[in-house]
Amino acid sequence: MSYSYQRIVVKIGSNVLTLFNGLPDLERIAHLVDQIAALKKRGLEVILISSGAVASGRSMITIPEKKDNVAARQLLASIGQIKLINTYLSYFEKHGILCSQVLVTKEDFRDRLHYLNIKNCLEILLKHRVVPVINENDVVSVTELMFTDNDELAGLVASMLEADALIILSNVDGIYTGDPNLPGSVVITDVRKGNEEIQSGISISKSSSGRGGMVTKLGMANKVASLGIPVHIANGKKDHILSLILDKKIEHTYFHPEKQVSGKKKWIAHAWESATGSITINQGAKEVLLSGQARSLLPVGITEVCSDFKKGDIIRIMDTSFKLIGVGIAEYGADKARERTGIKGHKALVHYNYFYLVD
Ligand SMILES: Nc1ncnc2c1ncn2[C@@H]1O[C@H](COP(=O)(O)OP(=O)(O)O)[C@@H](O)[C@H]1O
Ligand SMILES: N[C@@H](CCC(=O)OP(=O)(O)O)C(=O)O
Repeated sequence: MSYSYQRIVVKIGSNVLTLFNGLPDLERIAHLVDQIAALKKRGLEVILISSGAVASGRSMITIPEKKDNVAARQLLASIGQIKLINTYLSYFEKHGILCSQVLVTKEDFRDRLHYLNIKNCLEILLKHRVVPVINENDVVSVTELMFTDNDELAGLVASMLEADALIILSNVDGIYTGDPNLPGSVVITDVRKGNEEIQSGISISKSSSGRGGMVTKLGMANKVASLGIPVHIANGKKDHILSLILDKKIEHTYFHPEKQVSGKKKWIAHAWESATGSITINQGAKEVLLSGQARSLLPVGITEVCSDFKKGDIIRIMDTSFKLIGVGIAEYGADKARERTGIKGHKALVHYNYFYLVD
């Protein structure tokens, strides 16, 4: 039996789209587009996260700078992205499908308003049967504005669009028990919450053109699965990989989804690192939040409002030793929270539905 997904996010890594010599693998790109077109015929909505701008640029110009140099990356991506998107455009056109270019930075996901702007943009594209081709805007994404890599971006988009699944295509068959090049290593096919064994197998190595490596794929996949979205990691170099995954006919790594959470909670899970406000809470409040029960954070449990925030901001919730417990959306601002600190009978500062436990 096949997976009955309606909306999927597919992320394709640089190395899937490039040949050993660094030149774009046009046959592979054409074949991936054919597969996406076939899925659209089956009635699926597909959102594509495509790396490959830097790799494409590298095939067009020779520069003396080191590959991690910021200016070099900007130059290569600026040249390469236009080539990449033109390649997609011409291949999708052959199927009578429109594709679009969406370039984003981490900043576009930080506050709720920007986040909803992007979400609305992607929804309108999907409504008009367009395949969004999303990449990080490497030309303006520098240092702290950068995603760890496109796997992080793919996780964000899958959560934002409440996708039925996220498929990560790399140049390996999935996550292996050890270095994929060593003879004893095998693909881990099923990952469930609390699977510790998987972490130890992952080495820090990555492919020649990749950015984050398998470590970020694992972290992102765990997070996305914890928000209720299944994640597949498979080999994009294999022919017909997308239908083989969907029809359960190929071995790869599958992350089982946990219970679905609300759209707002999905946003908090991805955006909390940019939270500004923070509070500390006492032991009783900490136990309540960690109990797993649907209990909100009342101001009686607050011990200190450490930094300012407004109603609607994401705040960090720490214990009295400043250890982070979780994050949540503030129902009112820091001034009111200070007035109510340690006092009974006031409305919750963070509602249970808008609280996210940080591991
Ligand atoms: N345990 C592991 N299982 C699979 N791949 C691993 C593992 N440890 C390290 N890797 C490396 O991670 C690479 C994939 O990550 P990355 O280079 O970022 O790919 P992509 O460009 O597809 O994002 C593989 O080519 C492999 O060399
Ligand atoms: N945005 C960059 C890709 C960065 C990245 O995450 O690459 P990869 O690890 O191959 O998915 C580009 O288009 O070259």
